[in-house]
Amino acid sequence: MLSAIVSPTKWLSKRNRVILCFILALFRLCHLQRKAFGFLRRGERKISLAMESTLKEMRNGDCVLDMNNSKCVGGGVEDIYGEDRATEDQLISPWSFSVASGYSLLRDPRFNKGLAFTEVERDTHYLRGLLPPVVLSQELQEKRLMHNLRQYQVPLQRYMAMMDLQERNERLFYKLLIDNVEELLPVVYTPTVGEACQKYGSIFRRPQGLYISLKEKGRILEVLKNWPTRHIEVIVVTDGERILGLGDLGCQGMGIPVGKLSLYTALGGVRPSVCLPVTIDVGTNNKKLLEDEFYIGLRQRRATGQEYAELLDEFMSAVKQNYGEKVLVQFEDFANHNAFELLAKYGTTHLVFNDDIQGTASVVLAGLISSLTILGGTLADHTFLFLGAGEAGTGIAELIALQISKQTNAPLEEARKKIWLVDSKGLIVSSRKESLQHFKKPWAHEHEPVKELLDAVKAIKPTVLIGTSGVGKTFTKEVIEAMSSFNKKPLILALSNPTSQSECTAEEAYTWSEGRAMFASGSPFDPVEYNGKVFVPGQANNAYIFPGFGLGIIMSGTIRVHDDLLLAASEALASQVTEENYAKGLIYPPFSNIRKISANIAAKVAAKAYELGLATRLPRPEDLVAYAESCMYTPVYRQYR
Ligand SMILES: O=C([O-])CC(=O)C(=O)O
Ligand SMILES: [Mg+2]
Repeated sequence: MLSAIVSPTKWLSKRNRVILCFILALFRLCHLQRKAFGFLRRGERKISLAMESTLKEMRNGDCVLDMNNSKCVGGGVEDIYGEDRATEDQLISPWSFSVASGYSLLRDPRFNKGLAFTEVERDTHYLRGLLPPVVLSQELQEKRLMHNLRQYQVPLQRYMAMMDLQERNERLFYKLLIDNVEELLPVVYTPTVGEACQKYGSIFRRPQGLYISLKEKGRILEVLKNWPTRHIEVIVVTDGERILGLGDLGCQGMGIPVGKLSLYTALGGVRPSVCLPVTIDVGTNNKKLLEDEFYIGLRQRRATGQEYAELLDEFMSAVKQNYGEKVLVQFEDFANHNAFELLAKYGTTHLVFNDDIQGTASVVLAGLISSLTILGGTLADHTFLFLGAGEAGTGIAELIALQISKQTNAPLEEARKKIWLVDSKGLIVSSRKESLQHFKKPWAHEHEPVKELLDAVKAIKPTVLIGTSGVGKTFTKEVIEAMSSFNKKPLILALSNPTSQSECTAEEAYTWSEGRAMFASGSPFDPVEYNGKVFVPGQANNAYIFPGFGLGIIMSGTIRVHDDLLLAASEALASQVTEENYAKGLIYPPFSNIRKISANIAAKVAAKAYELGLATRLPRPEDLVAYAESCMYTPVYRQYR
């Protein structure tokens, strides 16, 4: 009798045993959850229950699923977890995901709405008394902040105010950036971000992004797990060795991945929660920083060779292990020698993209394609001269050559002959071949040696002059005058960043060419009045490309970057320049329309990826533009239950 009671097999039918096991499993699950939330306060537990009850309205895959019309939407009614809901393994790992309420909710930038919390939310989420009585709309908050921002005369103060906002109220930050993109791009991006990196130690408040230094060698996977979100789709990583045209800024280069990723979100609609800025700190050779008492990085000279390679290798492996195959890793502002090597090394095993080589190339090619509408002829009819033969210069040159060779069916070597490069030692010519770095060798054409840019301009007679040297003031009056002497409309692209490193200013280009130059630059310039006519300079910055390019890759589940995807992005961008833009002298569409532009770029990139068999997200959406738009993050506040 006793044994019948203690042995369930005796008194439970098979069916009831299954039910019992199920109930026990349920208890176990609840227990684990309670454990994970055990340290939370009453309100926080309540929110997690609210989350469970609204699960059906939550994200499906990458988007928030709107049950009424079954399409992806951003915003809408959400629980407090919103898009960053923890996965089961996070709940039980030592890196537990916690939910904010009350005081901590106001201090979590991902969920904070400040004075816009409604009366109901203030009650439900324990905010009573923690806020003054007024309830403001997001629009009014935006108006107030823009007003405050405009009071600052110093650009760096505006940058700091924007970073504070990003760290305080993420959705409001993106609302400001999206609605005022032309005004705020120069604040969170070039040129101000350059100055911010130079002074990053002095202005440091809250850490942004993930710092991986030599101290973390052997523990990088662990470091990745310290980041609060597990699901990452884009990483922008720098080692700080060539920040814009400002050189080695070491660990303080972090401003760049942070800035680039805020553009991924604002311009390309990639959700902020899936973006991860990373700075790899292997030291710096910048003497001034090493002696700066406020420097935030490792105080040592740069590690090179095997030590450097091993750290990068550990990082790339850890990224794949933690986030899977489909995370896009964007290399940014590495020095030439590492930039080319990393792209070649990881290009076949990882989803990698070098913004300075490939993104800049794609944006410049777009500008060249669009300028043909005014200049006439085909790309092959033009002659190109570069000042600067690093990652940007040779990257652009190679993509132009690829496009010419596709259009003319000529071999790539033949197409390259239309393109000439000048580096610090003069024109790259065949007699220099032996001593050239490998990425310069394809450009060593037959020509007698020429030392100076001006002489190279006179000898080659280019129709297009492109500056990628990172050295400012190098397109002198004589150079622009020479370009104007044999071209009716010389195309001048001064691409180096920030503004201080620009090869010439917009005003110089228009004035010295007597109003005939077509001009675009990497950093923004204001419109210029010359001889009673207003010229609007375009901004040939990779910010036109990488946000839409990345969105296209992510939404199609593309597994490798291919040159044809870059060409597709260039054509998509060029096709969006309107008659009205041309009339103002623009060869790029204005940034004010960038989200639409990015959606179109994303669609064309994804279409090409499907065509090449690189896209894994199936079935292929029929209308890729509509799909891209439906996936884009919008920063309107969500209502919390
Ligand atoms: O960040 C920018 O403005 C463009 C860029 O990639 C660079 O100059 O390195
Ligand atoms: Mg860059």
